[in-house]
Amino acid sequence: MSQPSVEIVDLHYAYPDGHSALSAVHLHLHPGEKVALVGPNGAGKSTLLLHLNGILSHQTGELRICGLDVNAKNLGRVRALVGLVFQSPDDQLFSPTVFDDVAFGPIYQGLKPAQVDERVHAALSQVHMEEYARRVSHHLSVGEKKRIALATVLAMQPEVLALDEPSAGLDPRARRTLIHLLSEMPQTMLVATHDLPMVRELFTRTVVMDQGRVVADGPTAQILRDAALLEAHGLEMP
Ligand SMILES: Nc1ncnc2c1ncn2[C@@H]1O[C@H](COP(=O)(O)OP(=O)(O)OP(=O)(O)O)[C@@H](O)[C@H]1O
Repeated sequence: MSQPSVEIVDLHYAYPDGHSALSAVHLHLHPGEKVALVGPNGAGKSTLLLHLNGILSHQTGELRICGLDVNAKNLGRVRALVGLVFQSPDDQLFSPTVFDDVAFGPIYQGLKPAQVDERVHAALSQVHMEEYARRVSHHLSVGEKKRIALATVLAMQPEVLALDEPSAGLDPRARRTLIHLLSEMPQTMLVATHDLPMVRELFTRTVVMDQGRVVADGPTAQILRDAALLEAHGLEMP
């Protein structure tokens, strides 16, 4: 079998105040796999995603992206491999215009201006926002900002997408557009979400977390059918 895109072995993490947020997390994602990460508030989903590109560093355990250890030495290469989209797009957009926000990563990667242009246009077209290039990022609506935030990471051409609640706050049409967009993307994906209908539609595999641990990992259809499991971990289908 090919090398996993994401390989997490016995990962533990406590925040600086001592709060333990991840305990003995094991997770392997194969290339191209789309996996949903669900669980109640405070389960540790965002904390886990923040580890994938080294924003947070695990205290014990192993974490590899495409075979590369996530550590200080490899941080630049890891960040080129993993596109992390934060829960709040305001944490991702900080440039005067949409173009500048999406160009930031490719410029940082050292690409020439013509290549940067190409990357920006390709990423904006992927999220159907080509005509927004000259708009002011912080004037956009939440749904528009979320699509631009996704474009900022797509412009880096990552192997792995780590998305934190991508459908939260979107109107029905924007949510549907997003689901379609994600279904078309070839990248390996780990997506934290409370949107179980989206999970059912988009992901063949679902991981359930609670209190910093993975409590279930299996085919989505099986997990969403398990009423006792859903009830025990504060999950419910609308
Ligand atoms: N900076 C921090 N310092 C201390 N504890 C933190 C910090 N950030 C998060 N936590 C705690 O870590 C635990 C996991 O939080 P995390 O944000 O990863 O959960 P989550 O599953 O993403 O929740 P949600 O569904 O509400 O987004 C929670 O108990 C939270 O209070």
